[in-house]
Amino acid sequence: SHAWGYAANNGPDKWADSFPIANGPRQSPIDIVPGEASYDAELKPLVLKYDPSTCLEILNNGHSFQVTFVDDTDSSTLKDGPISGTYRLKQFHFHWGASDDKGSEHTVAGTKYPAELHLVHWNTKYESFGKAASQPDGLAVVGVFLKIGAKNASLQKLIDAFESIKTQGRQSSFANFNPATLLPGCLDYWTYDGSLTTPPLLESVTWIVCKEPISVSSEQMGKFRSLLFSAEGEAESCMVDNYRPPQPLKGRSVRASFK
Ligand SMILES: CCN[C@H]1CN(CCOC)S(=O)(=O)c2sc(S(N)(=O)=O)cc21
Ligand SMILES: [Zn+2]
Repeated sequence: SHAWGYAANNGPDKWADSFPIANGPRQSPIDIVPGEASYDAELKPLVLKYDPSTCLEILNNGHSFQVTFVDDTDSSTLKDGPISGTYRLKQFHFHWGASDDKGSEHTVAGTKYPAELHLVHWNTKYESFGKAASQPDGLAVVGVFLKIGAKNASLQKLIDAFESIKTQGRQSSFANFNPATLLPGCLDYWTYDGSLTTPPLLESVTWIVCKEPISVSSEQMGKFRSLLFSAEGEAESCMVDNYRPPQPLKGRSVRASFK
């Protein structure tokens, strides 16, 4: 069977063929309806502590581009918020559209943003990322929307590395990048129990979606779209529309950390 992707023949509507959990009870992303989210005064502020020296490399995995981190110590962690314990940063990546009117995975009252950042963390109560990824409380992903506006100097550092990872499978060393520079000023968030938004679609993610977007210029979005899904030597296929649409809520509640 051909590998999964975002095209008509292997995209989100076909994933259930190989990954039946695609129709499970806690799938992601979802449409977040602010008026239906319930404010929970017991939710704590997010505590994100990132160490730029744990930044390892930037790579094109054929689905997105990803920056991976050394995760053998508690140097870069997420604590508090809706979670208990310590979760370590493993990687961050993005999802985006072919045009500025779509691209995010979560939507807000039906509004699509041009892109969405995912910072992936794993629960250190499990011995490894791989073990954690299959546990209901194994992962915590912080989602940040990108909105068209001023050029973003922090995103530009990622974009400047794109020519070395244009095609699937390419990676290059990428040091001393501080992911905290990608966070919005206000860390108000919505949270709900969900899943990976790509195969294997594991239902192991506590989603933490920031209300405030960060800025990206339209020109910078154009550079995201210059990456390729395809490998060197293959027919070129632009890396765009690598987002899964919102999935049924199936009775889940979405909590807000803010009034
Ligand atoms: C392209 C493959 N993407 C996945 C790869 N990993 C899963 C590894 O399964 C054991 S992962 O845990 O790094 C994540 S997080 C994530 S999302 N969009 O929900 O934040 C997708 C993936
Ligand atoms: Zn993602």
